[in-house]
Amino acid sequence: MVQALGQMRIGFIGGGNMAEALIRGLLAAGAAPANLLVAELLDSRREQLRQRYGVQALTQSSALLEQADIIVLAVKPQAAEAALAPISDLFEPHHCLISILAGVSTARLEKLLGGTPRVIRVMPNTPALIGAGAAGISRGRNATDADEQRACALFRSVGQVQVVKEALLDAVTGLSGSGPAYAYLLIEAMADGGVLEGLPRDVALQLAAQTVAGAAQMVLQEGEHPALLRDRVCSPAGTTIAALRCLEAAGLRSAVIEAVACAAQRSRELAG
Ligand SMILES: NC(=O)C1=CN([C@@H]2O[C@H](COP(=O)(O)OP(=O)(O)OC[C@H]3O[C@@H](n4cnc5c(N)ncnc54)[C@H](O)[C@@H]3O)[C@@H](O)[C@H]2O)C=CC1
Ligand SMILES: O=C(O)[C@@H]1CCC=N1
Repeated sequence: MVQALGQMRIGFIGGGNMAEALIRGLLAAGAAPANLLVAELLDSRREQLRQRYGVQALTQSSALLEQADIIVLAVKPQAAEAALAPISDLFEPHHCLISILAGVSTARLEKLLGGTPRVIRVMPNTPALIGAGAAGISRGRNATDADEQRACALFRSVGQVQVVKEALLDAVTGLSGSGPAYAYLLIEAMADGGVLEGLPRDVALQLAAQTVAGAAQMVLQEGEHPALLRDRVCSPAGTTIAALRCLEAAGLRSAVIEAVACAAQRSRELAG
């Protein structure tokens, strides 16, 4: 049986933006602050995490391994080697490493840890902070079915999870890992358009964000193809089809496809 979230003790190595999003999401989903530990290099960051969330914030990652079975690696890909060096000798068969690093393969992580460590790779995204995350998951060669189920349960508590082949995690990174930034750009640009047409900035921003959120909910809840939903907004000779003509002429669709591909390529480069 998969451990309930409330019983999991989870140690984060690296307490930056994505770790904080996960910590907030997990706490909101029912994790106890005492069961969440973070090893973070920066004093100021440790203090913030302690004060904001009541989690244990430590200087040494080695201390995490005494208290937690699940270790979430949340440093930048370039810092993976330095972050794993102090724990490789302490990593025991009951530990499972969940890496959220873009690009870095399970094979590389296994090699850095040495032996036959249980490793899972996850590519989450920051909306996990409000329980609206989207994550791709893939397991390394020594991880068990139970490890995968536990990782899925963990990330399902803060959003949606898709299990994919490891080779596809770069694609997940380009799409949903980096994707919130594309959506924020769209919201900002739509709000700018509203301001250009005379709306107050705050009203424009609310309308833009709610429109993107509502449109996304329609795709998720109605299960209908976005093209069909889009057609329903387009009245003949109306405003929307005039706007879509502008977006197509400006190459929005191609630009977004290219953006996902560029991010996936960057993820492959980060493999090291
Ligand atoms: N920010 C995002 O939206 C997402 C990030 N990721 C992945 O998450 C990882 C972290 O990204 P961010 O949170 O954005 O970066 P960040 O720079 O905000 O956080 C990294 C943190 O790790 C700390 N750190 C570095 N080396 C350490 C060590 N040896 N021991 C303890 N702490 C250490 C740093 O002081 C920093 O606070 C990256 O590998 C990234 O690919 C994955 C999905 C989404
Ligand atoms: O920008 C990055 O490299 C990370 C990985 C996915 C989202 N943020």
